[in-house]
Amino acid sequence: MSDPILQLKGVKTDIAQYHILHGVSFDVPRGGVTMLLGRNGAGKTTTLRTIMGLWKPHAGEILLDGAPINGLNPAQIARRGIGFVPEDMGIFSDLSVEENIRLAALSGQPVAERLDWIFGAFPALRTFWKSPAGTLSGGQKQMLSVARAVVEDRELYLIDEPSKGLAPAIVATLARALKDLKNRGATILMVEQNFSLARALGDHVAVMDDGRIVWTGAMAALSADTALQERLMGLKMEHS
Ligand SMILES: Nc1ncnc2c1ncn2[C@@H]1O[C@H](COP(=O)(O)OP(=O)(O)OP(=O)(O)O)[C@@H](O)[C@H]1O
Repeated sequence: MSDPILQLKGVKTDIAQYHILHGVSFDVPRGGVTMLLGRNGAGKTTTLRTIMGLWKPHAGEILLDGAPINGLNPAQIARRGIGFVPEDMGIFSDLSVEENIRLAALSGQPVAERLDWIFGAFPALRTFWKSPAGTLSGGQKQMLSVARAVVEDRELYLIDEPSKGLAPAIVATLARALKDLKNRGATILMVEQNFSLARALGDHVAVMDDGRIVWTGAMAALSADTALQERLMGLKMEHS
């Protein structure tokens, strides 16, 4: 694969006394969406948190644009150009939507064009601009979490299960926004258990099992091969 934006080489992460990642190696191609798939507990969230510097790997290397980022702290990694939408959304409930977004902008003031794009994708955030984030619905909180990551133009976004627990209409809104982000040239590495969403957005796939990568390839290849899906994940992709 030529010119990957991100490379993981033999990454091993322990959480307390537990060995969670046993040597994770894969490349994220520049441009498009790479889906990180696998059974519950396979290590997908731990992989995203390790890339972001929230867990420190005890072995291996993580390269962004060919330069090592393992060992940097999360703020330094964000400044290198990685945005993160965590599984728990990471928003400040007591602060307003506006304050949440301002805090996520490096200069404290979002670029007007970027804010217009966010309001176009998620009109509810304009409506509730002055409201405490804690009063938003679950779907609106997820929109705010995505908006916080995309308020800065970053070359890579890590997005952890954005559709979790959300109604289909909200998932469709998120899917449109993420597709638009991709069309603007961003690279996305995303964990997603909703296979119709994974298939609709994904270009490339890395499948994890028990703290290792067990398959990488094109989404089109995985999508066309139900036997492979069952072998890798014990699941059938939904056919919509
Ligand atoms: N803070 C923690 N303390 C102890 N064990 C943890 C912690 N976080 C994760 N683990 C364990 O690490 C393993 C991998 O978890 P991880 O959340 O990375 O998996 P996942 O593939 O994202 O799964 P899921 O889809 O269920 O979130 C699991 O066995 C989990 O129990």
